[in-house]
Amino acid sequence: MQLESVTVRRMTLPMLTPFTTSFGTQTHRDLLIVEAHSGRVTGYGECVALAEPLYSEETTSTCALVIQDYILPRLQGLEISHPREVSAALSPLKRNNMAKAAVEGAIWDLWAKRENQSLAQSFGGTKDAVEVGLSIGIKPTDADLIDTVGAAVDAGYKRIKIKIAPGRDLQMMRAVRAEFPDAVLMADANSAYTMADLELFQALDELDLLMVEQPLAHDDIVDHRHLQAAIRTPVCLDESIHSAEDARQAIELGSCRIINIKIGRVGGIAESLKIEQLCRQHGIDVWCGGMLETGIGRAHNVAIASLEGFTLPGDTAPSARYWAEDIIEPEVTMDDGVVAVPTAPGLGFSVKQQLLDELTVSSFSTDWR
Ligand SMILES: O=C(O)CCC(=O)C1=CC=C[C@@H](O)[C@@H]1C(=O)O
Ligand SMILES: [Mg+2]
Repeated sequence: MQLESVTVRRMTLPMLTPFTTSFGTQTHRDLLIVEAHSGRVTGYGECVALAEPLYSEETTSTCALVIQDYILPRLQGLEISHPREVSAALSPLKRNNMAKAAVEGAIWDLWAKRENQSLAQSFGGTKDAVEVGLSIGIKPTDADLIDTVGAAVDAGYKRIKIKIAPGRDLQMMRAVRAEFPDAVLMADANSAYTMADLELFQALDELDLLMVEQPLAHDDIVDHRHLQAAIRTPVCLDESIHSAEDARQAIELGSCRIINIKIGRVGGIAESLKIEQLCRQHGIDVWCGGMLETGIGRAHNVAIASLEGFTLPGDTAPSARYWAEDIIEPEVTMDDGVVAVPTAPGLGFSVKQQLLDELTVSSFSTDWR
């Protein structure tokens, strides 16, 4: 197939509740939706970069520029027999993974729809449903956090992820564990610590956490090796892993026992599949991380989480966790802690085109017909 046109929409959605991590607070998502058209079929992808370069070096603005000026020109006229070919075509472009992933994801959805396959089927997903975890931002007080964890446990989430930061860590986690002795808990530090905090992580060992996510620098693999060797709690890498090669090095060094795959962070579905296979071969647990996506990105995440190697609950919370109204229908919903994997072609959800139009702040299109 050849792409006939691509539309990139920039939109801003207010989040239902602010989301605070060790590097800042999100109250809105300023994001891009990519529509890839061929014949009468449209595929959708979502660019998960934040508005500011706080999680990685990419931002919504840099992704818009890279997609328009560098990615799309390389796809004009390209005969695509399988969406795996897109990442190869874009490989000369260094990094800019979230920009690449947004376009590759739209093409993968387009191809699956034309093949009359669900997105999950198109890359070998086998699960009918995926287990859902909840990611809770840093709350003003421990009491607020305990209330939020209690509501999450009552709602049936299979795993509760709690953001930590210097000053809001050991005592806070001890209070949560005391209140919820049997809950599956994990901590996400978003790179807020260094090896000087080793004693803190050794103390966290007493809390029987499922993992501690990205404790050290966002671009580190070596120090994580030394930390993992010194603590019982499994280290999970998020920001440090940008490719299958990063994953190989982290596994070879013993820098982690768990990897959080985010399709956008690693450059797309094809790279995600490589990492999932590598982790499966080396006994590394994997789960699908979230980037506060709309239903389009969420649908991609649910599909990738249906792969066998995704062994732990992912950040694939229902639409209603983040949005007053999602841009897909039906919305992503959770039942007894799981989200069903759609079997309809492509994403398996319809996109609310009128709402998309209303929310679009700016857009650009290429027409190659
Ligand atoms: O999307 C979700 O449900 C979880 C989002 C989440 O935890 C994160 C989103 C974006 C950056 C980080 O703050 C954080 C993460 O590190 O996973
Ligand atoms: Mg994380």
